[in-house]
Amino acid sequence: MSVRGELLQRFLDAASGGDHETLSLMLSQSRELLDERGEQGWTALMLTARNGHYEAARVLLTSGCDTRVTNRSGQTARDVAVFWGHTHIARLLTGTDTQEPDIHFNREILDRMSDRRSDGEWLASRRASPETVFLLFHALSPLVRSGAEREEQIELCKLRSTAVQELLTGSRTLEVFLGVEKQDDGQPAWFALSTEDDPSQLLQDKDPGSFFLQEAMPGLLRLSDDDAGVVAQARSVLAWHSRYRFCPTCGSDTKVEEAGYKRTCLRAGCRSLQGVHNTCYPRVDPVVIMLVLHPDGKQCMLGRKKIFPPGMFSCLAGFVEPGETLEAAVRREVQEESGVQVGSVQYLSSQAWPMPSCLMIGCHCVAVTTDIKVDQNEIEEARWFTRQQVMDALVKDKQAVFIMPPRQAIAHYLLKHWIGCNANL
Ligand SMILES: NC(=O)c1ccc[n+]([C@@H]2O[C@H](COP(=O)([O-])OP(=O)(O)OC[C@H]3O[C@@H](n4cnc5c(N)ncnc54)[C@H](O)[C@@H]3O)[C@@H](O)[C@H]2O)c1
Ligand SMILES: [Mg+2]
Ligand SMILES: [Mg+2]
Ligand SMILES: [Mg+2]
Ligand SMILES: [Zn+2]
Repeated sequence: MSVRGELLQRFLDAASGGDHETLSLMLSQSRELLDERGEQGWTALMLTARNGHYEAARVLLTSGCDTRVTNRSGQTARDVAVFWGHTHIARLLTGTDTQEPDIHFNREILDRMSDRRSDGEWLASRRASPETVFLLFHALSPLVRSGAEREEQIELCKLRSTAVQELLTGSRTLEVFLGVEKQDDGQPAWFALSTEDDPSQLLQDKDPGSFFLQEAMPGLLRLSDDDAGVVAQARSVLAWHSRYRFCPTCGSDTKVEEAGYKRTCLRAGCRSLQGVHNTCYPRVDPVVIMLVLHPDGKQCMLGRKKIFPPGMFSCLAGFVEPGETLEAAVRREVQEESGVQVGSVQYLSSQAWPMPSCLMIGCHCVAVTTDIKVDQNEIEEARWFTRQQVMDALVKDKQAVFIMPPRQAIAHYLLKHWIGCNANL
């Protein structure tokens, strides 16, 4: 074995054994060991996760190791920690105290403070504060600029009150209070402002280099996880305003209340003014999205819509209908789209999907029949894929027979979770 190979082996052994002092010492001399893989394709972090060594994992993390690296089975160190039941390490690797996966659009950096929505005085003081952040939207698109860290990334333009003065007083601006920052002691408030005015005029001096994002998909997938979470909230509420301008009960004009979270009918005597009416509040559409597992446990079914990029297959999905449980919606949609009958259904995780305002409810379910007959109106093709084929697609192997949905979609997580559930470690 080469000297370098021996050094790496000593480093990986220290990780396996939880020897955090040796890890620190070796890193201070050769930092490049940090994300290196051994012969089995595992990094030091994965080994600490496998064996539950918290302190050793923390040393690697604080040294800046990359938590996204995957082994040959497409598993990150966090997946390994979850599989072996080391939840304290899984939490450390997620960087949060919650156990939910950190999926795009789901991160909440703001405390929504719904109790302040009707406190006009407090809102006015926040609006005037120099710390307050304003996000600008036009036709549901946020004002963004190219990201500082990576070229494909974009970031939200966070404007200050001086930059939006004329918009704040303008009658063509809609304002939504989003919340206050959780992490910052000063708790700066954030507002979304939607303007109907021509963006080219607005952009001239606001923020050089900024632009309104052209297309929500795939544009919004280029935001950082922090920004994406804020946009999920703001865009869904603004989309509701743009679609529900008039009272759904009687068609009269409405006024905006509760800092952008309510629209109240202006016609005295309207039925919507008595009792609680859900038409007055922002709407959310529940959608079930499911990975259908073969009865043999070794394959899963994926389908493709005509609009998907060539080669991409993803989980089946569909809107929950009125008067239906999630389990019934999963069984009905799978039956409609693929002709396959489903038995047990297990809920896993959800994702906000602000196009315009869906809540994706992610499930695994087990098929009881296997013959596929697709609904050609919605699905072009559906197939059973083996675990190995999913792993190849996940690590973008040359032999991969299909392309995974993007990592920002919950479909990607549902597939990854299935791979993580197997004992092939
Ligand atoms: N995040 C992800 O990974 C992911 C993956 C797949 C789909 N999605 C989202 O889920 C949504 C629903 O999936 P689908 O299109 O397969 O659903 P679907 O299978 O129920 O079929 C869509 C059709 O259902 C009808 N429909 C019923 N209720 C509706 C409602 N409330 N709003 C709009 N149309 C309704 C419409 O005719 C529509 O064309 C998609 O629009 C997409 O935005 C997200
Ligand atoms: Mg569907
Ligand atoms: Mg359908
Ligand atoms: Mg449907
Ligand atoms: Zn009305």
